[in-house]
Amino acid sequence: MASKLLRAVVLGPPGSGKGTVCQRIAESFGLQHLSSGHFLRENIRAKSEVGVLAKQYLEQGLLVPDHVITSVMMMELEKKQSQHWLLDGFPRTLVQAEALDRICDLDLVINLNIPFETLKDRLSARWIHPASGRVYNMEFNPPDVHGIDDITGEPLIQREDDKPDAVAVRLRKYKEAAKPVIELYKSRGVLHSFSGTETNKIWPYVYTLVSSKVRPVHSKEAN
Ligand SMILES: Nc1nc2c(ncn2[C@@H]2O[C@H](COP(=O)(O)OP(=O)(O)O)[C@@H](O)[C@H]2O)c(=O)[nH]1
Ligand SMILES: Nc1ncnc2c1ncn2[C@@H]1O[C@H](COP(=O)(O)OP(=O)(O)O)[C@@H](O)[C@H]1O
Repeated sequence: MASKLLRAVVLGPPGSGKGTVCQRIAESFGLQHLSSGHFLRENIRAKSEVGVLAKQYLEQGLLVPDHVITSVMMMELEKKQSQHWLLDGFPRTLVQAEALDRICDLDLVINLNIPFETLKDRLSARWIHPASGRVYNMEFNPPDVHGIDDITGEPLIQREDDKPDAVAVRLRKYKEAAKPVIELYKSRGVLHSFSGTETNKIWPYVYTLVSSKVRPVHSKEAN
């Protein structure tokens, strides 16, 4: 078992289950889950300079400029230098992948391949707790009480960019931006792709793959 710190990325279109899979990996292997979308939404809530700039892009389902998200992520990664980490939603373009290259060598890239129709259905049923980034789905993992976060009791919201018009733009944009990133990681031999319509069926394969790199926190596989 390698003792070096794990540097991993999860790629996939909106709704492919990146957040869900990252959450499970983080819990099972005790590593840091860093979501670019969550950092941006936190900045928007806090009305920070980055947040004010990013808001218009998120609302329209567009990618925020590379230099903006790259500087946000580099700052977060600097704080986590001594921990295993897993990136969710970054890099999304070749320029971002090149920026990441300058600070680390990736050990593992997990690519989630989920059919378009499945993505649309999942996103229309996604609800989030904005403060924590906890994600629910009215069919897959509903909250105990409709519209309420299980942990804090606070209200859940639907993301503006999960509305059908923004979803269509996001899915289209994802394909063109992600293609060269996927090709880059494939050519390096670090890309592992998983296809299917159910996270629970993909998860055991992802778990086995990550186990080959980091020791699980618990001895038994978490579901
Ligand atoms: N029906 C269904 N929903 C899922 C499945 N996996 C994840 N979800 C839900 O689909 C939505 C998108 O998943 P998420 O992890 O947020 O995807 P991301 O946009 O790639 O980070 C969320 O509401 C999840 O709870 C699944 O296998 N089936
Ligand atoms: N790496 C990134 N580059 C550019 N924009 C980003 C990046 N990560 C997140 N965003 C912005 O935040 C939005 C939400 O991202 P995210 O939470 O990862 O959602 P999803 O996984 O559903 O696409 C994106 O549509 C985009 O506007």
